[in-house]
Amino acid sequence: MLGRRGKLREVNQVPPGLSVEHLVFGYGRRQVLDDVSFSVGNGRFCALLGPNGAGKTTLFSLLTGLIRTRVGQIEVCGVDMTRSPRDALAHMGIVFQQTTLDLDLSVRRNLSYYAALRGLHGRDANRRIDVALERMGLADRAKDRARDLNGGHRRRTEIARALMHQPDILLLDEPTVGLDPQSRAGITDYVHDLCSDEGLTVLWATHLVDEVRPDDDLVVLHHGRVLANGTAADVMQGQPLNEVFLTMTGQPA
Ligand SMILES: Nc1ncnc2c1ncn2[C@@H]1O[C@H](COP(=O)(O)OP(=O)(O)OP(=O)(O)O)[C@@H](O)[C@H]1O
Repeated sequence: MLGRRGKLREVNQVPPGLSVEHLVFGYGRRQVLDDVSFSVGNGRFCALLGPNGAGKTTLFSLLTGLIRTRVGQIEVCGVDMTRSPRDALAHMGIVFQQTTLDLDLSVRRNLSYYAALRGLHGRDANRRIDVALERMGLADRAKDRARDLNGGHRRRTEIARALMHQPDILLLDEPTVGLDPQSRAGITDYVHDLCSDEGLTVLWATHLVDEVRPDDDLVVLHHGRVLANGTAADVMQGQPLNEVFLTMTGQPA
């Protein structure tokens, strides 16, 4: 009994992949995030859904330490982002909205430079690159220049790169922007599979409701405020998500 209780306590104490509490941020006097709070449980896919200008990218910039605020708290796997940004970032893989590949380098070279930045070298780095490329179905494109890949494959390369240091949580800021429907569906499916099959925690920013599944967690952000937070099914209450979103925000998705 004792052991059992001890184990239960231990399980309950595991911090969530991401916890955001009472975050406030403005550019000058213009407030862009207003008391934003939510958390993403370990191994969960959380969609951060908001129309243009909702504050998604600003929130990502705070989560990834590109900008700071004095109001509110961010914890990544229990590590405080303000006090220990390096440790917090070590838990994170990040795919930014704008592509950050060097288009003149090969796919493999893009990954190996990133590996070096993460302190990975030699055989270990090569093994991780092979695994990451295989996982993303890019093994046969390793020698191609990033410039010669289509948009979907460039995104796959960025996701492969973001996963190389085996993060606990993957953050993606509108990763399907500019992709055709097939590539969009492929990447959305793939990242959902990473959650269900490998227990990765995901925060996926989007303004497209068809990327959200009923079992996902959902945070609806509008004008910097959280309008809804729960499983997508709970938020939808049996209605189509595009109608719910339109009612909440006054904007089609
Ligand atoms: N550097 C900046 N200086 C001033 N205002 C900014 C800056 N960056 C963003 N904003 C404003 O902050 C608000 C939120 O922008 P943000 O880019 O975070 O939203 P978003 O949800 O990511 O939008 P999108 O889907 O269009 O990328 C917008 O009104 C935007 O104009």
